[in-house]
Amino acid sequence: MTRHPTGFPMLVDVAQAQALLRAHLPPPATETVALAAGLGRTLATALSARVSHPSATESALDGVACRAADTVSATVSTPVALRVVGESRAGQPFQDTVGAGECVRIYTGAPMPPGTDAICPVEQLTDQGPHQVALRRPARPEDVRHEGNDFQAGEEVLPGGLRLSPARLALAAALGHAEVPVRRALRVALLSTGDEVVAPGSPLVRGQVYDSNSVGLQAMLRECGCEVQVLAHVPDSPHALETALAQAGGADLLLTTGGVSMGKYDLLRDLLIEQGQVAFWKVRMRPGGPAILGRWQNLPVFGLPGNPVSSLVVFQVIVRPVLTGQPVSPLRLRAASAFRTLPDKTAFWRGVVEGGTVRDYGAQGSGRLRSLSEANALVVVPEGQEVEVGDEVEVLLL
Ligand SMILES: Nc1nc2c(c(=O)[nH]1)N[C@H]1C(S)=C(S)[C@@H](COP(=O)(O)OP(=O)(O)OC[C@H]3O[C@@H](n4cnc5c(N)ncnc54)[C@H](O)[C@@H]3O)O[C@H]1N2
Ligand code: MOO
Repeated sequence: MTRHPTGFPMLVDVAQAQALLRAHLPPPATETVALAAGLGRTLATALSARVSHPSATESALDGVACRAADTVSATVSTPVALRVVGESRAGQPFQDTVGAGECVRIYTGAPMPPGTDAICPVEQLTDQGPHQVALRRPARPEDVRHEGNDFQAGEEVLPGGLRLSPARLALAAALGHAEVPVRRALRVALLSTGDEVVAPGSPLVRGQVYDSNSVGLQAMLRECGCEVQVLAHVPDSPHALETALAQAGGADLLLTTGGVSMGKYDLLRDLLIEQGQVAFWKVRMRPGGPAILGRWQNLPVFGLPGNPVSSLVVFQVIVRPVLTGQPVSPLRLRAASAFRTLPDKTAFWRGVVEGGTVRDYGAQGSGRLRSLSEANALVVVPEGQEVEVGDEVEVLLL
């Protein structure tokens, strides 16, 4: 890390950039939402089971419940006959005790009747009239699901801090919760800048570009569980930029794209350096090196580079882990090709994971947006580290 002549940090690394962004966001607050609204949110506190699952010892198969000891000799040529004394259905259990030589017809999820300890599935039974069945193999205790074998009432099952996926929401429901405590959604305002940037759907003249960054970033913010306020696009005008910043006043964070690099018209950079405060400018990464973090009055502003790949990669690598509280969790895979080394930057090269290895996607220009669709991973090559074919590399799946 070095310092700008005016004193703020420059050329920070990815971890420093994350830490500085974290320090500029409000401390996490909690709210309670219905399960249906929990997708993608971060669980604020651990959830314990209010009931056991299964709530009773039950059958895993459709068949008969009986005593295993009565059926050990059962084979296709010497079936064992049992007297059928009743039926246990899910929601309507058989209440009496089942005795030696007896069985109860039972269905998946129905409670095991008292006295029984094993199941023989319907495929292995021959009906011998309404009150007798013959078993062609022994009944098995393994086909009984014991009360609480998934989780027991009182057990802490979902730790705080987890991101709520569909499976975790289903688990929360099974634990007996209709609502979940989640971190309050961060309110993020989103602003794209640049004279040449036009809204999708409008006519495009040579030299202009459709505003793809806003679309990709808005979707990524929603995936992070944020409330997104999309501000009207601003041209390269200091006055328009200041007006837009004022509109984002109530947000926890303003995310911008464009205008942060070395050009004369990179106005966000000028505004933060000259009239705001800067927490850092430039990250030792590629793509995405020119990213900037600062404050405009009380509003934290994260300036993503305008290049489409750079903005989405910086979001993925720096912003997403901070907004969600979930660290990036790289895979380790063998390289099926060499990857370029940068002496003073960590590279996040687009790669293709296939057959358990990862290879270089090829065209790594920061304007090649299609690469982010055709590649399926970012390969992390730390500063100065050589990567040859067969070496292990860290891979972030896209
Ligand atoms: N002399 C130097 N030039 C540049 C440097 C440098 O270090 N020295 N850094 C380069 C790098 S790296 C990047 S990344 C870009 C970042 O530039 P800015 O953040 O200032 O972005 P702009 O100049 O406004 O735009 C760059 C590029 O991206 C297109 N763009 C902008 N906004 C959008 C949008 N919303 N949707 C789609 N595409 C967008 C824009 O048209 C430009 O082509 O700077 C390099 N230059
Ligand atoms: O970071 Mo720029 O992102 O290399 O094009």
